[in-house]
Amino acid sequence: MTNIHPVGVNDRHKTLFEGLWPLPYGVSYNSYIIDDEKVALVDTVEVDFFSQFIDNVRRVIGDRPIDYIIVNHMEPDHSGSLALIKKYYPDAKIVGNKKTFDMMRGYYNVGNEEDEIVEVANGDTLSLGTHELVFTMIPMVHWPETMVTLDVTEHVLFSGDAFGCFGALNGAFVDSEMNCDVYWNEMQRYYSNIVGKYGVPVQQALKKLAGVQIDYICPTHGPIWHEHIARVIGEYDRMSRYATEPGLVICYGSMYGNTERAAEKIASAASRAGVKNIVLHDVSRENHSFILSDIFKYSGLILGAPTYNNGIYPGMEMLLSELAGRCIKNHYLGIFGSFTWAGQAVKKISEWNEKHMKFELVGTPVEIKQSLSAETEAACEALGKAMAERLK
Ligand SMILES: Cc1cc2nc3c(=O)[nH]c(=O)nc-3n(C[C@H](O)[C@H](O)[C@H](O)COP(=O)(O)O)c2cc1C
Repeated sequence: MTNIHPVGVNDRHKTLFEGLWPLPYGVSYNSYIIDDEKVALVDTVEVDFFSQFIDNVRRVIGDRPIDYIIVNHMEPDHSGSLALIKKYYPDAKIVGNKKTFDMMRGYYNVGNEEDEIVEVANGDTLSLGTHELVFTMIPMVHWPETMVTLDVTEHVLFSGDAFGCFGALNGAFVDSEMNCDVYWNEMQRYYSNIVGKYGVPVQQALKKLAGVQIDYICPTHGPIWHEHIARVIGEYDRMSRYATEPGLVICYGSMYGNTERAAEKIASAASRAGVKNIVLHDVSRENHSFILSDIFKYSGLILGAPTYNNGIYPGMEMLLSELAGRCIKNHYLGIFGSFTWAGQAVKKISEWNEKHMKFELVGTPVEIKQSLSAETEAACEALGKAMAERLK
């Protein structure tokens, strides 16, 4: 990539992205300068990082002005610096689509004047001199206004949040110059939690980009993809098709250990029956982003919860709602639960499945009264074994 320069920033301060998802490796907010006869800035960064951002921009263009600010995505971690950058470069024209500007005016009171915006539609082009840009709308990946910008001169795709991942950048920008191990899991977790609901629009976007020559993908989070483009597109294709691999995730809530003991029995039976990929998650202790990421990956899911105030234990109730909100498909489901005087958890998890998920039910749901008995222990083992058989 000649004359395309990363000017984004790393955020190693934030503990929870969107107030929800932990960032053990940080996150980057990527922005790019295309330095041509006309200078274009592609997306900006979260406003807290503005001083570093403007410094990065000036190191590239010095005293030259920015001609265009291209806004692929309006989420504030990328659009947050718009109002300030416009103060520094008041003559820059903002490039976006119809939906972009409605959000921009509402968030920042920017883009009100007709002569400061360039409204583009699908397939529209913009010339910067040598670099020719084409805009493609990819609505609902993962907001309504999302679009991508393709530099057809250098075959560079500025993809917004698509193909992005958690994980700050540690020196290098391009995948071929770094060890990418950490980013693959973080891509799965980013996708599962943030984009996961929108499998159909992601598939539509991938179809629009099929056959297009792309030598570099410049997303708004994580590395620039060059060496691993095929793998990255493959990962997004797999995840958006809700494709799974054989493996079992057992999620449970437990106050006094009885439901947890049942989860352990189920896991050991599944393991003895040959399942190698088994993950147990305590819904109260673990951040759900890791749980959702594993559920996206593996085809087997067994959920267990205590009955709580005539309903489901809160941590599990939250997980059920998160799963329903992500339209996850292609799973086998097992159910267990516990109670002391009148069981509700198993019934309510079954109702949730019938109403929202329609996963294939495997084995017989197990209801444990107070603590495991010889009978319920055998039922847990049968459930683990039945799931193992189904995963073969
Ligand atoms: C706040 C609270 C509410 C509960 N509500 C119910 C209930 O409505 N019906 C019931 O049968 N058991 C109820 N229980 C009992 C739990 O379901 C029981 O302790 C639990 O299933 C045992 O599993 P655990 O050892 O894994 O926590 C309640 C327990 C607590 C602490």
